[in-house]
Amino acid sequence: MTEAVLQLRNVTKKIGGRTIVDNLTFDIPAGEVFGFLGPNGAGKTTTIRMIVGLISMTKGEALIKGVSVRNYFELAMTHVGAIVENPEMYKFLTGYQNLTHFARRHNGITKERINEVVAMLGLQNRIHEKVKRYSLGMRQRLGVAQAILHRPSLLILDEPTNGLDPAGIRELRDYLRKLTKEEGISVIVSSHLLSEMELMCDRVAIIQGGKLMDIRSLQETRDAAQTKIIIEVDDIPAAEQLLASVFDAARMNTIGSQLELTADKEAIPHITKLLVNAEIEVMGIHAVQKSLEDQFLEITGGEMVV
Ligand SMILES: Nc1ncnc2c1ncn2[C@@H]1O[C@H](COP(=O)(O)OP(=O)(O)OP(=O)(O)O)[C@@H](O)[C@H]1O
Repeated sequence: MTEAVLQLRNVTKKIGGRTIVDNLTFDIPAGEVFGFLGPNGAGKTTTIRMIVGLISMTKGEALIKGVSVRNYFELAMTHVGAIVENPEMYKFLTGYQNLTHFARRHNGITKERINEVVAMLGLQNRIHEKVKRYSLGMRQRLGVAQAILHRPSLLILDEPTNGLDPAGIRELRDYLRKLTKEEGISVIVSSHLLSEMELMCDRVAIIQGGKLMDIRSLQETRDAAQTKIIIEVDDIPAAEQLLASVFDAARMNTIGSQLELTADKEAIPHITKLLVNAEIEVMGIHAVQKSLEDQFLEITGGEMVV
């Protein structure tokens, strides 16, 4: 197995006796877009600030490509590109001038590398314009370009979708995908909006009150989304009794004049036949998918902005 790009081990932050980040432990492999998802005040920014060394950890360890942030800070940071606060940018310079300026902070960034990064983020047509004329989405992309000039293994973006419209968010998602593919980079993004994380991430860590509640692969969560079958009949008790002899009663629920059954959509013809044969009149029968939101709300006990 390849070594994780980021390893967090019991990362904890206490401020004034209050635990703000509580024992976070997880790994992020190469090439993954990973989300920190949690309500405002959950501890996302504090965690990111510890990973990039802007604040110290009270306890625990963060390893970037196996290098300890605490013990070998500068070496660990050579593997990181981050936008934690607003990206530092000179509005009266062009995008290109900004990039050449930041390239001087690192050794060995060639003109070819700058051009490569410009193309990767789709900025080539506007790169010689002043940044003050850029849209928020373009500034965001220039910030990402700046952050990856030195070929980091880990890109960290704190709340990158703030202020972006849906088209801007999709654009950002596409560029991040491209970076994971073409540069093999791993990306961490934070957000309090599941709908945005759903667009961008492979996996999300759900953080609440500084604690890791769960880590979910979004694809697996989607695949595992259970189907509920909603049945409307003229005689609920009779239908309940009949279906309980075929389906597990624990998976059945009566809500008002409807019967709810957790089962595959494919069971619908079978259920219909059973009901009709028993002379129970079927007014309606349809399947609904348990949404991602429903599943996440179950994990957080309802406290999640979707
Ligand atoms: N320096 C500090 N002193 C005291 N409390 C702090 C400090 N920094 C953060 N906190 C508190 O820690 C908690 C977590 O804050 P943090 O900014 O990490 O949350 P977040 O998940 O990033 O939320 P948001 O989406 O609002 O930025 C909050 O309750 C915040 O008030």
